[in-house]
Amino acid sequence: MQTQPKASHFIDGEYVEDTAGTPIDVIYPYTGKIIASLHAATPPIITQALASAERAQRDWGAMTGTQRGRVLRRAADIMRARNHDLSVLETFDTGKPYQETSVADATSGADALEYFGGLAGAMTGEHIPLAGGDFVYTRREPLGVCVGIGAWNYPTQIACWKAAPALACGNAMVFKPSETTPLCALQVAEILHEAGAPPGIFNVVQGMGDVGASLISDARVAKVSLTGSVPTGRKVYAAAAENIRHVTMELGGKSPIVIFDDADIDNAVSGAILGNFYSTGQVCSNGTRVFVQKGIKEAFIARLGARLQGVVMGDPQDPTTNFGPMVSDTQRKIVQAYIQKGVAEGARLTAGGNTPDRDGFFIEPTVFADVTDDMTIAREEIFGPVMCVLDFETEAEALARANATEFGLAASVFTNDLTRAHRMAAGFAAGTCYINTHNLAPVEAPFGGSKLSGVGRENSKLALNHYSEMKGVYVAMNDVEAPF
Ligand SMILES: NC(=O)c1ccc[n+]([C@@H]2O[C@H](COP(=O)([O-])OP(=O)(O)OC[C@H]3O[C@@H](n4cnc5c(N)ncnc54)[C@H](O)[C@@H]3O)[C@@H](O)[C@H]2O)c1
Ligand SMILES: O=CCc1c[nH]cn1
Repeated sequence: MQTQPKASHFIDGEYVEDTAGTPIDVIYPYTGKIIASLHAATPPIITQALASAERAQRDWGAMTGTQRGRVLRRAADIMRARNHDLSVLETFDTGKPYQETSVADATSGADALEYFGGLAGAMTGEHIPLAGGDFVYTRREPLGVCVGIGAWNYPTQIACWKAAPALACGNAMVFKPSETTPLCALQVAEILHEAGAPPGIFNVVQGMGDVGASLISDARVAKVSLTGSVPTGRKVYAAAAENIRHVTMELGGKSPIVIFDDADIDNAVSGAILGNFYSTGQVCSNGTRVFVQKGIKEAFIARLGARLQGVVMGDPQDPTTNFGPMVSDTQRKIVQAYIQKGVAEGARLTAGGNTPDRDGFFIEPTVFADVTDDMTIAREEIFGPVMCVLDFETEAEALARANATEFGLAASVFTNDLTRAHRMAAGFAAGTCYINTHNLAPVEAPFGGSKLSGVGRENSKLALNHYSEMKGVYVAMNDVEAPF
């Protein structure tokens, strides 16, 4: 496959290059080799992208929701028809196995385009009757130019989860992918353009944090939606506050999975595998603190160990591979340091922990048992394939310890006790909760975090509130009464 794009940026319906920008090499995590070379956006590129978005938004925002929705639904169809090629590219961009990318990345992007395309024509205001026949009506209006900034773990999904609701509401978006995975968002832009989105409605510019920072501080920008780490979230939120801009923050996590002794243990093990090793552990909502009720702890660890025999680590483009390399050597080094810390702080390594002696940024799926709440690996987001198993005795204890974190992205409970399941879900201090599963993110359901994990929600009808604002129009049906 040709992995070198025609140019670095996509602006106003076409590829644009400015070789004066800082070079960005795209590394295939399986080989460590360069597969594409791009350039970060220069100030003229950033200006061009924002000016084009501002121009395009005026007409796009004036179209009916039904007209906009038609474009998004066409884009969804194109994305599904190209799923194979998009998945191969996503695998080159991220190193995630094709077995995953072919079912969870472009497909999830297409779901978002289809879902918000369907909702676009159904967005309405309200009629509010008042005394004396006066009334107020409300208009749901777009915000204007929105900036989307992406992380590297789900490049296609992140671009679509932001673009679809933004465009459905009548906004334009300038999207900056992560510098680590810059390829897939360009395909999203091409597809939207091909589906009939007017030039400028979805522009992609490449670059590092400084490009993101320049975009946010521009006076033309009405909103920023970031997917990234908490430290970046703090900076982006502060920059947006300077001009009182709207924000959505999809940030990091250290989510709990709580497994009671009455749970179906095989389902619980599957949930813990999904919540720790899918995408080589590089999922924001991962349940990396696995609280297992004392009586079943050793049985759980033994079952987990047996299931880890099914790991097929290898060429991520091979459809039989189910565990790929990490996205970069930098990320792998971060994870290795956490593994060393886990050992040093006294956690019991029951699986993995090693770096295979082979090309690519591989690291073994790793399980620590006997982890305590105060250990570094139980407190900090690792963002790699490292599971911490902790034990507990009572429901109250499990809930209190699950919530004792500054993060609040996701949480799940495994139990066959119906009332306990709902009590736990109500008690979790997290934005996205699960009963007897973990990590699913269908477009119909809200996704997002509490506490340091974020602000706002992506997906579901709620996302529309974050890309539009309601205008109230008071209509007087009587003479105006004035005091003099
Ligand atoms: N909550 C979610 O939905 C979600 C989803 C995926 C990933 N994440 C989080 O993302 C993190 C991993 O991704 P990452 O390493 O790419 O995150 P990161 O914070 O390093 O970078 C995210 C993006 O922000 C940009 N950026 C960096 N500094 C900036 C600045 N000052 N102004 C504007 N933009 C700036 C980067 O270039 C990149 O595009 C993890 O913490 C993970 O939990 C969250
Ligand atoms: O990485 C975070 C978003 C997500 C969760 N599950 C699938 N995608």
